[in-house]
Amino acid sequence: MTDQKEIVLRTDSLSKKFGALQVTNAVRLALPRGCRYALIGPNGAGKTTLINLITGQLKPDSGSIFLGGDDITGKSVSARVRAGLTRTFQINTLFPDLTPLEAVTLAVCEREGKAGQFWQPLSAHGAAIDEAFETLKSIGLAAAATRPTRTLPYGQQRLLEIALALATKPRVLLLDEPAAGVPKDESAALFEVIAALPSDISVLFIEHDMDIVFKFASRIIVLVAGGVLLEADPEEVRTDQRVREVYLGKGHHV
Ligand SMILES: Nc1ncnc2c1ncn2[C@@H]1O[C@H](COP(=O)(O)OP(=O)(O)OP(=O)(O)O)[C@@H](O)[C@H]1O
Repeated sequence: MTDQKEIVLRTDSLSKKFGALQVTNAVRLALPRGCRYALIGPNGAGKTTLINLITGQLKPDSGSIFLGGDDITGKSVSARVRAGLTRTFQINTLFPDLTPLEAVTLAVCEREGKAGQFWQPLSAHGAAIDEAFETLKSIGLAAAATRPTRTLPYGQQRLLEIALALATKPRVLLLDEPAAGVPKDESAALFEVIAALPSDISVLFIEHDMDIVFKFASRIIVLVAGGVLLEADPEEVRTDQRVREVYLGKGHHV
């Protein structure tokens, strides 16, 4: 059904080489508003590279990226974030001594161009603090809001990464293995949170655990050797012979 919706992010013939290695090969994808898409593929298929091209961390050799109707191919990472395209921050960029409430408040202030005014009395940041708390609450982190981040269980630290990304008010959220390092029995809970994010946010996530992918993705993009092998509904991906061959003998179960 989501496919009837407005396309928020689109790439057209996106290509990238590292030396002689074609890591992204004419990738064309379209994310509808509110989607929950998974990007899967064997190790080295080019999944992270594709995310890095979309966010602007890497420059494509050719092709284009559109956010809404705007061509953002030449835009900086920060300009893309301001336009509503963001990814989760890696764990080592969290501030271990800040509380989630302080960190998300800072992110809200940053979005509003007020991060340099933190010397002002707390009362001057009331709206930012309220928004930060509401964001934490919405993803189940209210009880952890005032504890130092370094004392939080790993699963909650990964949720904080999502809260920090939400503070940028994304239209598109790219999640590169959001449950990496989280015990298997906790990763489903983390994906429940991702599934329940506001319905106008489009989500593309990379995930290796096929049980999680089939449970939470509305549609799956299969990347092989830098190119899209198949984009389809979970059931079609599960039964596709080519996908089975790609994963066969690699320890994955599709
Ligand atoms: N900066 C780089 N310079 C040269 N080669 C690179 C660079 N980054 C990635 N590669 C190579 O590009 C290919 C794709 O890497 P990428 O990390 O995008 O794959 P992936 O699908 O995300 O893999 P994984 O599932 O293992 O994380 C790999 O062969 C990798 O070794």
